[in-house]
Amino acid sequence: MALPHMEFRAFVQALKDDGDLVEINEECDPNLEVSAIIRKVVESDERAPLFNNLKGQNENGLWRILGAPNSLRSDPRHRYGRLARHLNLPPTSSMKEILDKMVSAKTTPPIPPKIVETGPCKEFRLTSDQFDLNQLPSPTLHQADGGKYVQTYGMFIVRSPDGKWTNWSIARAMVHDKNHLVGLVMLPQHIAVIHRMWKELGQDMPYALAFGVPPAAIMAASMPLPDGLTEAEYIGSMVNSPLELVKCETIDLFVPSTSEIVFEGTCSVTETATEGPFGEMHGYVFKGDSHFMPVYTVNTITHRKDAILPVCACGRLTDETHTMIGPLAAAEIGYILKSNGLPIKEAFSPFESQVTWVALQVDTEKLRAMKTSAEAFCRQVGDLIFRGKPGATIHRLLLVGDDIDVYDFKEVIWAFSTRCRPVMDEYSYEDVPGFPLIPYMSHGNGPANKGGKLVCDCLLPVEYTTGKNWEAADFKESFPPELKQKVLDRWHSYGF
Ligand SMILES: Cc1cc2c3c(c1C)C(C)(C)C[C@H]1C[C@@H](C)[C@]4(C(=O)NC(=O)N=C4N2C[C@H](O)[C@H](O)[C@H](O)COP(=O)(O)O)N31
Ligand SMILES: [K+]
Repeated sequence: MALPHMEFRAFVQALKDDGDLVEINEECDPNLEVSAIIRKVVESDERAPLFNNLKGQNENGLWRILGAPNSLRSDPRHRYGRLARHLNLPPTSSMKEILDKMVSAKTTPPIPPKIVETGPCKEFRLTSDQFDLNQLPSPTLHQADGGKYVQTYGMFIVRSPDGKWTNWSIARAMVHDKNHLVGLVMLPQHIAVIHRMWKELGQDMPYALAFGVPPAAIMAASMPLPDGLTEAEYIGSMVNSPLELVKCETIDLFVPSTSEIVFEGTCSVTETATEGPFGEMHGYVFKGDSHFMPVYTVNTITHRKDAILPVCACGRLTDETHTMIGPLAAAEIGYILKSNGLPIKEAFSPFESQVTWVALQVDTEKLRAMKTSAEAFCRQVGDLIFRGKPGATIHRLLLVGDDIDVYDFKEVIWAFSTRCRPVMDEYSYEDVPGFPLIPYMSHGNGPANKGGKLVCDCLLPVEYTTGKNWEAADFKESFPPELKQKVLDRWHSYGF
């Protein structure tokens, strides 16, 4: 068996070996029961549920469901263990180590994928008369959802008409009828950019939707990597070995050969259908909140025996939309700022902000050497991020000093609450694209797709000029080292 980051089934085995899997063999109903269990799991950082026995499974075991594929573990020493297993990192890895791994391939040459003749994803093949997406165990994830969101953790594979750019990404999609999906295709996402290219040609866009892909691939699929970059090559470089891809049956696209399930077909550039409402990443489902979105025809399904469908039952904290979308955007944002010479050390998206914020740790010594003003610096950061795609889902950028650990929300919110004077230290952006999925955008007082963004300066004026002129009134900073050591050494003999 391959390594966990290179084959989904090996990944599931790794979770089992880590004691991070609960196999449920009693029959469960994909209509709400499965997602109710997943919701309870992700709201308590419980072990990932593998549903082996689902109503609607066909004679070849199509499909089982793995819930919470990339959510959190309750043991703080392994908090990000599931993410680490996606990247073949030790389960004790920190979020910094995980995100550093995700940007590591920025500076290494791409490794193109290797095309293989066949693979496990080809074990069974169903043509459109041989399956009904409403009969298969497509899950209903929230009772107010507009349909069965079968696609929450699969990977869309689409390619520009000139064949130069193959994009891998996650975008939601629900069952429309026995052989069709309807899914969210929204700019500035690359799937929408490429969909437009086909629309201009007047041709439906060929797509593949691969479920249960190599975990390293799904991480890159969820990351706002640069326009024109082919994720397959990026991941090859990141894992330092070519991904193995196999040709689709009916279209000229390639999918990871060990994928659990592959849907193949075309996404219409003319036909739309109502999509949504959907219990989304910010924790809400608004009744009647549906829009017209493109229809995907599913011509063919190929799959492994007893194939596993990974499912993200998203909503309130903490699921894959929080552990992946925000942090991976933060990694890209940090990289962009650093590569533009700005003195940024770390970037993270706090879960407690429902991943609508990115906190940026500033190297204030380098900042002082810039002899810049707060306004100029904040505008520089805001212009680079809010006018670009990687910042699309982020509505607040918080600039914090060297003493603040951006991976620790207690630190971030202390700096934000005490060093950022409301209004005066905040720089607004109303003329940039907004993220409509945030409730205050789509169901708020202003335009859903424009503005509502801030750069919040959580650096005190002295940090721009002469440097930190305070001590934190805490154990760490307000006592001499030898006294602290004495207290620590005698802690138990005091009686604690
Ligand atoms: C990890 C994850 C990422 C998601 C989504 C989900 C999960 C689990 C689910 C399906 C559960 C919920 C929705 C939430 C919704 C945002 C959306 C989506 O429906 N449409 C969209 O445009 N982007 C989504 N992303 C983010 C997207 O994958 C990243 O932005 C990535 O960079 C895109 O790749 P390109 O940069 O190459 O364009 N979905
Ligand atoms: K991507």
